[in-house]
Amino acid sequence: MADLNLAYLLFVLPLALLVFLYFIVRPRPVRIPIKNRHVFITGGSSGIGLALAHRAASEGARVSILARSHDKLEDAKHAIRLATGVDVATFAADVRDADAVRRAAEEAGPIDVLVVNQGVFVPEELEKQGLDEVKFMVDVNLIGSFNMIKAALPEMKNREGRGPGSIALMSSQAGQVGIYGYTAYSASKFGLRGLAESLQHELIAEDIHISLIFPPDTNTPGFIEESKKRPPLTRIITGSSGEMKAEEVAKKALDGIKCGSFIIPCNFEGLLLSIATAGLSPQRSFPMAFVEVLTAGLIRVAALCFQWNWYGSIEKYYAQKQQ
Ligand SMILES: NC(=O)C1=CN([C@@H]2O[C@H](COP(=O)(O)OP(=O)(O)OC[C@H]3O[C@@H](n4cnc5c(N)ncnc54)[C@H](OP(=O)(O)O)[C@@H]3O)[C@@H](O)[C@H]2O)C=CC1
Ligand SMILES: CCCCCCCCCCCCCCCC(=O)[C@@H](N)CO
Repeated sequence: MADLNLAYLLFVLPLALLVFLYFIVRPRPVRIPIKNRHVFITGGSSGIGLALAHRAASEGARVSILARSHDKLEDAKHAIRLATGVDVATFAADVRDADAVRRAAEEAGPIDVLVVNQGVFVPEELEKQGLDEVKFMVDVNLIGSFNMIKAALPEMKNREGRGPGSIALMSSQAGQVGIYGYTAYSASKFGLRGLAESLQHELIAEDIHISLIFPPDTNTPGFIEESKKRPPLTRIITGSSGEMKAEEVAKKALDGIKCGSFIIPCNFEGLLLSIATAGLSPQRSFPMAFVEVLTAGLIRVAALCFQWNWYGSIEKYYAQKQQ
């Protein structure tokens, strides 16, 4: 009798859960091809965006990149041509300028895979940070993403017979958990999640699939600049997640986009974070949904331990400052 109960608990119930999840996960799994398709990347002239452009070009996509600086775009174009033999199209525009972005999208032609990756980050305590800098981050990271998506959508919806489309947004692990020194940055990145979850409801009928990418600290020109200004506590807390190379993040991101994953973590800590913050987000993969359900309680305990550790660091830092 006890054996039967144990077998039930260990095998029958989990199997029933797995089968149940297989039938109910929505949206259904999808494959997004890259080869011979138009991949448009904002912030494609540097760091993660540039690494993504390289990778997409080497996988046979037609690639367009958009950023503000003409010179950086030209440098990126030459570097990609040298490495892959592929010529990418470049568009100089500021994502905060809705008209300029619309003109660029029109000129580029219908997009199959849009990667909204541009981003700026200036870490500082809110009390010290000027409102101009707060607005700068929200405008570029969040409003700029709205501008780009609105510009690309009309033609993306006209993709008749061209296969499933994708819109991928570059968030950050600081878009999954708030971190000391990132009030404005985290707010702009958390905002992308609301945008993405709602937009997936609105575009699923158009066969357009949304992805949200959550990188940890990544070695890029932008990150090197940021590191010079980071408050010590920002450095300590972000150190909870390992640093990555732009090429590694680009590989994770593109693989995730091709699988149509809604949430794309980039490292092991990122995987834990995405389970901890799964909430009401869509999940296409039933094995992943299974892991989320089974580990939810334990992961919450781990999350509370991280907060315990972070608040310990903050307490210690301020105690030392007082002396
Ligand atoms: N590096 C990191 O540690 C992490 C980065 N991220 C996110 O990844 C994304 C890329 O970061 P990263 O590669 O480090 O950044 P970089 O600073 O190296 O590159 C940023 C890119 O965005 C472009 N860009 C910046 N502002 C604008 C604008 N207003 N309009 C159009 N293009 C713009 C830049 O070109 P130009 O200046 O010429 O406009 C550049 O091509 C960002 O969204 C960032 O928040 C997420 C987690 C960690
Ligand atoms: C169960 C719980 C698991 C917990 C793991 C927690 C790890 C959190 C670390 C957060 C790191 C944030 C990096 C932000 C990078 C970024 O966006 C800036 N470099 C600006 O670009």
